[in-house]
Amino acid sequence: MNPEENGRGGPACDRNAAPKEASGTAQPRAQNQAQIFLKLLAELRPHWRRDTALPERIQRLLASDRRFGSRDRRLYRELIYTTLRYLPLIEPLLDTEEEAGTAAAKRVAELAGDTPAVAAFREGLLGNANAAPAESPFKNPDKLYPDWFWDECPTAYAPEECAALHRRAPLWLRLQGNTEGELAHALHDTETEFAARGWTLEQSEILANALRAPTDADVTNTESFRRGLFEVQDLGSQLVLASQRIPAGGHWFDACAGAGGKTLQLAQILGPSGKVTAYDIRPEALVELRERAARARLTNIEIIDTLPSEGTYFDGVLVDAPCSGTGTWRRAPHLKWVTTHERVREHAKQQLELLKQFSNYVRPGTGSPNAKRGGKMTDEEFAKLGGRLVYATCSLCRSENEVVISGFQAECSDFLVQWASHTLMPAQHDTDGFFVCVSLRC
Ligand SMILES: C[S@@+](CC[C@H](N)C(=O)[O-])C[C@H]1O[C@@H](n2cnc3c(N)ncnc32)[C@H](O)[C@@H]1O
Repeated sequence: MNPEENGRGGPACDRNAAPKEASGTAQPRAQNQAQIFLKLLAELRPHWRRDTALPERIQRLLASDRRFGSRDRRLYRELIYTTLRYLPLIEPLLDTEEEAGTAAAKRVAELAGDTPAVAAFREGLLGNANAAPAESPFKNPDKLYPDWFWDECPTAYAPEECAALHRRAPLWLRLQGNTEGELAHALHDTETEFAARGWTLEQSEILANALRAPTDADVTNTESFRRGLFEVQDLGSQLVLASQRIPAGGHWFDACAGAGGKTLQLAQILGPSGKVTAYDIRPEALVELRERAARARLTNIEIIDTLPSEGTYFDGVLVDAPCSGTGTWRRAPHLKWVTTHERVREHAKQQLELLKQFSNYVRPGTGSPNAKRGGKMTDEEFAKLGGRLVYATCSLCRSENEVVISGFQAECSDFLVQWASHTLMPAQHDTDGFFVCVSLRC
C-alpha cells in the first residue's frame, strides 16, 4: 500500500532494546551516532523536497553502509523519519554553526518517537531518555504543513489532529479466517507465537478482528503470518469496509485493488457464498494479491487484468482511488514536501473520471422515481434500489473527497449519495486518515 516505515523488515523487538551501557560510554557513543546521522541527512537533503521515492532511497542508503547492524538501521531510520515529519523545524538548524549541526540532532532526539533504540540515543545526547521538547511543536501547526493544505483540511490544524498526524504510525493487523472458529484459532495461535517473542497484542476496542502490535515487531517474519492468520492493515483502512455493514453473499467488483489490502477483507466479509472480482492497472500488484489470497486461503477472489465487458453488473463496486495520500503523512512524511496543490487537483480530476467509469458496473435498481427526486422513500421503494458504490481515498483533501462526490452527484443523477459518510481523522482512533462515501444506484 503506502511507503511504510514501521520497521517490518527489522528483527524481533524483544531484541531491540539497546544494551545498558556504562554511563561513561553512552555520551560519546550518542555523539558519534549524531555525527553519522547528520552525514546521512546531508546525503538526503538534496532530494527530500523532490524525490517521491524517498523511502526507497533511505532504505538503499541505510543498507549500503556495512557498518550498520539492524539496531543502527532502526535508529537512523527513526531519526530520519522524525526529521521529515518536522522538516521546517529541523532544516534551519542544519545550517547553524553550533557544534557542526548537533542542535539539529538534539532537536530530532527530543521529537523522535518513543522506541528503545531512540531512548538510548536520547539519554546519551540529552542526558535524559524521556526528554520532551521544551515547547510543543504543535503550537504553530502552520509551520508543519505545506501552505496549500489549510484550504484542503483545516481540521488537521487542531492540536490533537496535528499531534496525531506527526506521531509514529501504529502497527495494525487484521485477523483472517472464513468462520468464527477459524478467527478464534487465528487469534489464539498468533497471540501464542507473539507472546513467545515478547510481543503483546492489543485488540481494538472498535473492531474485533483488528489487533495492535508493537511498532518494531517484525510481524511478517513469523509463522502466523506465513500461515495467513493475519495481514498487516491500518485500522483506518479496515474501517473503510467494516463500517459499511456489507451483507454476506454478494458479488463485488474491487476496481482499484492494488495488492489487495481491502480485497482480502472484502472477500472475508462476503464469505464463501460471495465473491470479489479484483482489477488494477498494475499487473505486479495483482501478482502480489494472488499470493496474499492464497496465503489467506480465500477461494472467492477472482483476479482479472482486463475490465469486465459493458453490461456486467455487481452488487457492489469499490473504488479505492489513487490519491495524494495526505492521510498517510505520518507513515510517509516525505509526501508532505513533494506533493503540490496542482498534483492534488490532478488526482481529483482522475478520481472523478474513475468514479464515473466504474459506477457503470453497479447493478441498477428496478425503478424508484421518488428516490431519484430525493423524496422520502417507502420500504418498498428502498427495496427496489440497486447496488452500492463505495468511494474511498486515504486523502484528507476536500478536493479529492467531498468535491469529487459533488461532481459525481451533479453528473450521475441515478445514484443516491449517502452523505452520512465522512472523513476519518487520524486522532479519532489513532489511524491513517481516510474518506469514504457510499452511493446507491436507483
Ligand atoms: C489507493 S491504491 C489501492 C489500494 C488497495 N485497494 C488496498 O486496499 O491495498 C489505488 C490503486 O489504483 C490503481 N489505479 C490507478 N489507475 C487505475 C485505473 N485507471 N484503473 C484501475 N486501477 C487504477 C493503482 O494502480 C493503485 O493500485
